Amino acid sequence: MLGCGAIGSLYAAHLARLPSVEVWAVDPWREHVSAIASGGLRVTGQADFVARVGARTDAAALPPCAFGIVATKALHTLDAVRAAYTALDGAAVASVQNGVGNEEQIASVVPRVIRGTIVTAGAVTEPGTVRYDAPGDTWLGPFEPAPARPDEIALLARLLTEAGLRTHAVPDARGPQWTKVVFNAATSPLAALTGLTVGQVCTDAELRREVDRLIAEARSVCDAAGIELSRDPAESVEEAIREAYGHKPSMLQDILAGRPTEIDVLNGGIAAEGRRVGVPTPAHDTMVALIHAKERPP
Ligand SMILES: NC(=O)C1=CN([C@@H]2O[C@H](COP(=O)(O)OP(=O)(O)OC[C@H]3O[C@@H](n4cnc5c(N)ncnc54)[C@H](OP(=O)(O)O)[C@@H]3O)[C@@H](O)[C@H]2O)C=CC1
Ligand SMILES: CC(C)(CO)C(=O)C(=O)O
Repeated sequence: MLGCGAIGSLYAAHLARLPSVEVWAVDPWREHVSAIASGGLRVTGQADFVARVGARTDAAALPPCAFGIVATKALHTLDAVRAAYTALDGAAVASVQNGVGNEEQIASVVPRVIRGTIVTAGAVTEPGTVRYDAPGDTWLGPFEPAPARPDEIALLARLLTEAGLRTHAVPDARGPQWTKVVFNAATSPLAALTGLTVGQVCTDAELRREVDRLIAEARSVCDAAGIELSRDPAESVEEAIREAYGHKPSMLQDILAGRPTEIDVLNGGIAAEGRRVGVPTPAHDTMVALIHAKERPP
């Protein structure tokens, strides 16, 4: 597991419960890694258990692995995979990150890549502990230019499902990925700007108009680009209200922690695709500008 923050911790802890799977995680946060090494990785919230995970701050200390799962923020994808190259030499490597472009970066280092999308939500609450905010499906499929083998994708999907994280192996994972990108781009910046949870953003009448405007604009881009969404993003909004009302989106977690956000691979990714196909994206451009301003220290 490359990156053992909210999502890396949730996926590492679940997988480590399987007797047939040995899980190693790498993360630069020393206190978190020490807490995992000494007391295990604790999951609270939607589940309650402690898992044994091998944790390291140095990727060079990882043993050779059959799979890699990248769960850093997009900004750190390339560094994380490069540093773990020796361990991942023979591995199929999956991204479970938000946004576009992570798989391309992974494929610049390793030959077999899995395009992954997750709806699971969580947050690290203290070193060694992750709060599981909302369950959600995971989709895994080949990254077309440098695909992992179908049997590898099926095995990882089966292991995650057995571990309690329902996962679908699909022949084409672009639809689920873009559906999630549209949903994130329509909700996460509004949460990051207002400090509201995803459920609060989606149920506030004025903000919901902005959510709908961002979805409509993104859909125009997808239509022009020939990107087929796997479902109506409005359904994702309803699901988030039901399943993840109190969750602070990872973009809000970044703003609260003073970290850069993934705005450039979410709204910025939609805007870039819009430019490519000649569809203007003023609402997404505004979100990019506002979040960049918010990222800058006052
Ligand atoms: N949180 C959530 O509920 C959800 C998140 N996602 C997506 O999942 C991905 C991970 O998000 P999340 O878990 O929230 O992020 P976090 O910030 O909680 O965790 C990312 C971790 O990666 C670490 N890291 C940074 N650089 C490296 C590196 N070179 N090697 C290894 N680890 C590194 C970070 O350390 P440091 O902080 O020191 O940089 C941090 O601990 C993102 O793409 C996000 O959008 C998707 C669905 C839901
Ligand atoms: C869980 C979810 C969908 C919430 O917006 C997310 O992707 C995030 O936190 O970044």
